[in-house]
Amino acid sequence: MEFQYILLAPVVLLVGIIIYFLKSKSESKQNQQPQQVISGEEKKIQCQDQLIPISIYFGSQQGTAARFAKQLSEEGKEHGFITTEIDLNEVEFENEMKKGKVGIFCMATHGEGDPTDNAKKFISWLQEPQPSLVGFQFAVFGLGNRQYEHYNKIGKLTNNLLEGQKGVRCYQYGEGDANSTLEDDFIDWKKDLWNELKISLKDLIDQAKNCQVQQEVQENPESTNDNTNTGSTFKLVVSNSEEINFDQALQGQYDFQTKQFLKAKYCQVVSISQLRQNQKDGSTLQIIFDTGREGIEYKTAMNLGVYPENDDQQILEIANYLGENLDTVYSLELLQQNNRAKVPFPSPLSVRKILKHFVDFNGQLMKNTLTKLSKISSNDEKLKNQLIQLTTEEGKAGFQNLVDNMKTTIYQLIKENNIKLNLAQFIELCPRISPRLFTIASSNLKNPQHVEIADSLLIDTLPNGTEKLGLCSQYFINVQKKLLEGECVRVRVDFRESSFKLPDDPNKSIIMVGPGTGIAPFIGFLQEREIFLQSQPQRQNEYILYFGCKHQDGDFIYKDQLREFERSKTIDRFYTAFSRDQEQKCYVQDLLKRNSEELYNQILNDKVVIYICGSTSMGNSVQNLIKEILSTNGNWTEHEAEEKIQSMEKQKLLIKELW
Ligand SMILES: Cc1cc2nc3c(=O)[nH]c(=O)nc-3n(C[C@H](O)[C@H](O)[C@H](O)COP(=O)(O)O)c2cc1C
Repeated sequence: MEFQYILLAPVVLLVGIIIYFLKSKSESKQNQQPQQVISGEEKKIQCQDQLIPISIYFGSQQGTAARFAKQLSEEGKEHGFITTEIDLNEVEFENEMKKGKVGIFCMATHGEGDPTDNAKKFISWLQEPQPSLVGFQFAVFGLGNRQYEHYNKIGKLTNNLLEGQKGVRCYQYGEGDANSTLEDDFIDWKKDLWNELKISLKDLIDQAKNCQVQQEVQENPESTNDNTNTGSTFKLVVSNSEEINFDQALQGQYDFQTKQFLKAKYCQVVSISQLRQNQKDGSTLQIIFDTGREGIEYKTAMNLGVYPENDDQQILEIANYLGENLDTVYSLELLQQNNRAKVPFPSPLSVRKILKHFVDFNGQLMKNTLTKLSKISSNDEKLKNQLIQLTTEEGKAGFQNLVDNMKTTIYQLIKENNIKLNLAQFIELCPRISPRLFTIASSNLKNPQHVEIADSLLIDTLPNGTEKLGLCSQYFINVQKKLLEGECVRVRVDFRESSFKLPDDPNKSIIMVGPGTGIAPFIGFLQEREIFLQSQPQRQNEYILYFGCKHQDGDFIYKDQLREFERSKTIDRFYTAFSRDQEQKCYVQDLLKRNSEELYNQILNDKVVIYICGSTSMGNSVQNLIKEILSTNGNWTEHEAEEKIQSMEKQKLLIKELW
């Protein structure tokens, strides 16, 4: 008997091992491929709890909110959701935002507490009663900047309106401050997002268990899942075709900024010249564009978006690093079939143009970029850990040093660490180039053919003493060199509405407060008044200008033009503050304070429109001064003064454009 058992033991052991092996193999297979969509009988096994669609909507002006939405979309897929990032301008709200649907909103605030251009329609729609929103599940993250009076107004408004319309919040509201901690605030907010969604969306998930969603996925390739978060969602295939013409490329589905770029137009540059008397404290360029040639119409004090190009020398260096030839023309092919997938550039396109127009490799480093890079460099354990460490709490100081002091760019980080990646990965890693916004410094009445802007060059000094120019500053300097060499240069631009408009009532006086490049819109206003006074010399109102800079013989931009306006009485009163020309510093606020009694009476009787243009800190000081004047000269309480300011803003008697 004992002998028989001894004989059976190895057989039992062998069978056990085989069963264990088969079982663990099948389990690990399931773990590896949880969301693959297949047909027939197997479909039931594939039903995953989280497999429900989530739309990630964004309201973005310069691309940050669009970038955050993309990041959420990538992460959502890793967590098994079917996520798509969507420009709010491309949405049929009633169809998409209703019971049974889930939306996450990344909402930036612009102007003075205004929605971004692509979210304007949505916010208006949301302010009307919308029965479809009952039961719609939502979460909101707001992007703002604490320096602005209406901090994150649109994020908060979106959250409150969706709730007020009986939407169901499925994750807490969050917001971030672009003045300091925006990305950290975002990381903090989304820490528990996906796990909490799996709980709060349980009802929808239970419905999905019936595999209905699964069928939708199969029938509708739009929702096809894509797990490619570290590498590329597209591939580049060498093409023998001609490069695409940008003007014919508008039809495709593009990344947010690429779409803006393609809608913009090329405009020839007439001249670039220096506006300062000397460049000891910096440089301000006057750039004049020929709009007449392109048949473009604009209005005084509108905003001009400029799409800067990367530097040719740097493009060549990067192409070499990536092992690419600048003249190679590529077609872009999506790796997954997804009707809503966005592409970063129109194709076929040469490496030169891809790198020149669509890849912001000098952009500010973000923690998300480091996380992605760590995945790409997974073969180098040491580097991978270093990169990850920089994204953690312990690595905070190191990360700040890299970004704030060293101004390390994405390309520098890649090169210094000898990280190997291909062109497609590089494109996916870098953000798109955002337009730089300027207030137009010319009047369409005076010169409908030309548009003028003033650009104060952005120059960072690195710890080793070298100076580093911002992308747009470098671009304009390159354009200036080309013009001097006799080249014809065209720059891609678009025109945007601004809040600066002259009052309809010709009897209303205006006070213009515009130190530094904040003077730009007032040059246009004054050109317009000059024309008006020629036909109607009888004055019904006053134009009062407050300008400030450091030195009257250094950075007094538009000096001759402004003195001429003063001489011709186009400006009735012109107050100047040269902060460093005397021992005691003096700013526009100090000049306004000296005239506080007059200002109080003008405000009290709603006799003036006050325009403030320039830095947020200057704008806030001027606004605080107005409150102070109301309290001191009229004994208003703080609350009353605050209410008066709000009512002035509503009635467009106080208009600000701050940056
Ligand atoms: C011209 C301008 C106006 C802005 N106005 C506000 C504002 O009123 N309130 C606020 O909280 N943030 C304001 N911001 C900050 C933006 O909301 C913040 O920078 C955000 O990250 C931009 O996102 P985007 O790149 O997607 O447009 C303003 C930024 C700019 C450039």
